Amino acid sequence: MEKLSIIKIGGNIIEDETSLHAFLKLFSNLEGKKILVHGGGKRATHIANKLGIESKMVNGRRITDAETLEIITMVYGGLINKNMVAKLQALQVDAIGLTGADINSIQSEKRPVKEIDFGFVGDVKKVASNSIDKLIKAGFTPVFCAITHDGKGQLLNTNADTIASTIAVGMSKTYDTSIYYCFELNGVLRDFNDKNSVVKNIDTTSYKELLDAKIITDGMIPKIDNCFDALNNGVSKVHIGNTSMLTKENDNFTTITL
Ligand SMILES: Nc1ncnc2c1ncn2[C@@H]1O[C@H](COP(=O)(O)OP(=O)(O)O)[C@@H](O)[C@H]1O
Ligand SMILES: CC(=O)N[C@@H](CCC(=O)OP(=O)(O)O)C(=O)O
Repeated sequence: MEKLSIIKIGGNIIEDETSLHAFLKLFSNLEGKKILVHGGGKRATHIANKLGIESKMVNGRRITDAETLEIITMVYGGLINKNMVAKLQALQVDAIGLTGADINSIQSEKRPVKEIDFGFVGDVKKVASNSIDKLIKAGFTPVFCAITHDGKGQLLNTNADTIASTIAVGMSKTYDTSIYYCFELNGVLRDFNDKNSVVKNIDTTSYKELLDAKIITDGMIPKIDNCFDALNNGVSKVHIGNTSMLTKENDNFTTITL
């Protein structure tokens, strides 16, 4: 099977102009077929603050009321996505920016209200892998933001890590698919004060141990849960680390295995 790399970048890289440029350069040099998925939660919170709108996160997910949905649509689908596409075009990558509504690529359903009402947050139901593959085969590089739709005209906010893993699962029927979750740290750290204490391999058993020891906390929990979902559903490899893991020189990052 031909290889496909899915790279996700988090909000802290997007916020730092130098890191973002360095990442996009690495991405542009990456050989083979590739898809970029970006977050941007930090920028959305910042712009919401400026507009006097409070941001509420529960279990790492944004409570998305109608006003917040407007902000995230502008910030993820517009500001961040279009700037990223322009920067990639400048690096000779023929990028095309997409939400899940574009070419009906990612359909989701509004998260049912249980103890918490997340508002306009979508859980992914269907990835149109054939349509995404048409873009790739035509020579375009898809750049996805953290927005999906319900097929009935409603946009929904979906975590970018989940977008990356569900696209990867969809594409793994056709490609030997790897996911690279890039963030500001070198990988999953054993000791938060030592930036080089990277846990090189995490499987289901060691994950439980790291959770029990409270070494893995906060946003890292849903991220690793997404990794296991992907590996259980056909994705070949999942890595978490700094953007330099996209180069052959760096082997200090975390690999997740079952
Ligand atoms: N053991 C750990 N090693 C590294 N990061 C961790 C660990 N435990 C918790 N984290 C947190 O997970 C965050 C990364 O997840 P997330 O908030 O989803 O970031 P992003 O969306 O930017 O990738 C880190 O910024 C860090 O605060
Ligand atoms: C539902 C939900 O929580 N969506 C996320 C989407 C953005 C995101 O995932 O951004 P990072 O990768 O930068 O964290 C949010 O609005 O924060």
